[in-house]
Amino acid sequence: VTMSWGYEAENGPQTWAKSFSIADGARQSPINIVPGQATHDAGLKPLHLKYDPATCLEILNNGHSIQVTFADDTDRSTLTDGPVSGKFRLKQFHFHWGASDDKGSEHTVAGITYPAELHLVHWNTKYQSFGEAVDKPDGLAVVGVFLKIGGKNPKLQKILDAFDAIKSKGKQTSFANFDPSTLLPDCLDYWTYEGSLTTPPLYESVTWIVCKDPISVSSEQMAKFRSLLFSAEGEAKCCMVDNYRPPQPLKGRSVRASFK
Ligand SMILES: NCCOCCOCCNC(=O)c1ccc(S(N)(=O)=O)cc1
Ligand SMILES: [Zn+2]
Repeated sequence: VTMSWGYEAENGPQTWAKSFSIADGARQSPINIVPGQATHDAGLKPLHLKYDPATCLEILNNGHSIQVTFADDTDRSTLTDGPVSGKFRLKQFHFHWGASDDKGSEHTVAGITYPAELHLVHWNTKYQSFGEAVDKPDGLAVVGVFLKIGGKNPKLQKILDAFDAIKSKGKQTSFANFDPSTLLPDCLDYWTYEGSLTTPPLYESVTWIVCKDPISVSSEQMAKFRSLLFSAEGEAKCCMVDNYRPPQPLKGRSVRASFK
């Protein structure tokens, strides 16, 4: 039986290059962001994120993360400006997190890890669909937001409250009227660089937009993330934790900062 990729020793990030040779490519993600080596680019525009809660469809456990998916048949939820040209539509958001508060983010900042990282995935409407855009060099734009241990984040609670219905792989449930802009930090200063999907197929199709400021999450809320399962109902239970890829070589890429 062919193995599917995951985050365990036998199918995790260190094994992905066997099936996905681009894993050792020139623009892989995530990376360690070194603020002192980022170039401030005064030409970078502020991010313009416009999200319509009515486009929120459902929340699902896909066996790698939990994902909230959006209707992307219109321009109701979009990303424009920032480092990108054109209009990108929101397709989904998901998270990566650790087994403990000392790890879990994919990007790191001067070697610092966060307990979790939110990814808001958008596709370039110069293409006909997400599926068309997903493997093009300018196909996707992903906004990354770090989660930092602090006070309880009330904006996360609606997502966490849905977890009991999607505990195991393959479960999904309707999820309506959620506004993802409530998950963004007040300040949208960002670093940007050209990278890839951080999970197989690892396509080098992502303009990464990583927010400098984190949002808060409490330790109790992190424990709720860790109660999810990689495994499907009826399979041996396997906690969904450490679903992050470690930083990859920069290979000469430059990282730009939208702020001084
Ligand atoms: N396996 C070949 C067929 O591939 C079809 C397209 O699959 C893409 C599925 N993956 C994604 O959409 C996807 C989207 C975002 C991120 S991430 N973590 O980089 O934000 C990782 C993955
Ligand atoms: Zn991700």
